[in-house]
Amino acid sequence: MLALGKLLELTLAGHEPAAKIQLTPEGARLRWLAEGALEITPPVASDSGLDLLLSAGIHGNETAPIELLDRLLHAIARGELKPRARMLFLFGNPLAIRKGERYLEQDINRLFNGRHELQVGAEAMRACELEHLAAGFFSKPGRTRLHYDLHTAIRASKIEQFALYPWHEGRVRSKRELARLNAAGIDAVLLHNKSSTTFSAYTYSQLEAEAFTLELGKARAFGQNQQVNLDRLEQRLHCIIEGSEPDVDDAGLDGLQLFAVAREIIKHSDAFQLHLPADIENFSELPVGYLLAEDLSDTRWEIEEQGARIIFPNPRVKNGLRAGILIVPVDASELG
Ligand SMILES: O=C(O)CCC(=O)N[C@@H](CCC(=O)O)C(=O)O
Ligand SMILES: [Zn+2]
Repeated sequence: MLALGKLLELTLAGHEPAAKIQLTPEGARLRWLAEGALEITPPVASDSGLDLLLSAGIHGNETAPIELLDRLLHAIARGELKPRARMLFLFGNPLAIRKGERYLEQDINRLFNGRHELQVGAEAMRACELEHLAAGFFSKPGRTRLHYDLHTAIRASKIEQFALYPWHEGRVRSKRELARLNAAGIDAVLLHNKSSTTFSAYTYSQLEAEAFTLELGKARAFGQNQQVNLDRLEQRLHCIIEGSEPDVDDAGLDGLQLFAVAREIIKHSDAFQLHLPADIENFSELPVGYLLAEDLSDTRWEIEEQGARIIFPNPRVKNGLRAGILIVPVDASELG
């Protein structure tokens, strides 16, 4: 196997490879760009015209997606998977991955879309570097741009595998991309309704990629991801990479559940209290009238929306950050 296929090993060890460029026997070029960053260029004659960015480890303890990218890279470096797409593999937060932590000082997924410029520290610098790597990768005109930022969630979920679709003024949601996700085993998509500071929001709004955060199960340590079944996503990625994907069309949305953000719950102070059981699952329904949270100055978050559900409830985030999202079901007409 080509040594650059061992990007995860290099990243875990903090090693810079001596040889930065290697070729597979079929002529695909692997190029190490920076820590945790590898570009793959297919031979010109077989290039499908797709630029595919796959990132994982933006949160360092979310290891199942890191293992998935590692398997894909090994397959490419062994010549078993023959890329026809240009690709960029990124392991987002190497420092946190090495420690098995979500982040060290700052959550990188709150530092994109330029927010890193207002911060100091290693994670702000890494967010800046990731933006540059993604911008360089998606700079070629006339190509199709797709970014999947792969995550796992802190808690269990009533819907195990779901996607979050960023928002940008004037952009129309792609039904074809939703059908593709459906075919990849994603059961639900949450439509954001404002800009944000996540990696997928950056590539969607600034780099004109189709971009999604994918939540693929519950976060566990390396080697303990047997319960996270990534088979359908992995098969679909093989097809996308090899340019052999069965047709997906707008009609393929059957069974895909859609939700929209109703409200983001922001923690303003140390007095913030979230009134939910510690083991509540993502997508749990909350009845109208339920007192969800309280904060300073008599701030009360009471459920007003019919069919509201909670995702990512987390009272331990830093003040000023999102401590949960209230979502409501919507139908496909909301896609525009
Ligand atoms: O499980 C949790 O509480 C958080 C899971 C997580 O990291 N989710 C992403 C979602 C990003 C998005 O909104 O696209 C995050 O919060 O960064
Ligand atoms: Zn995450």
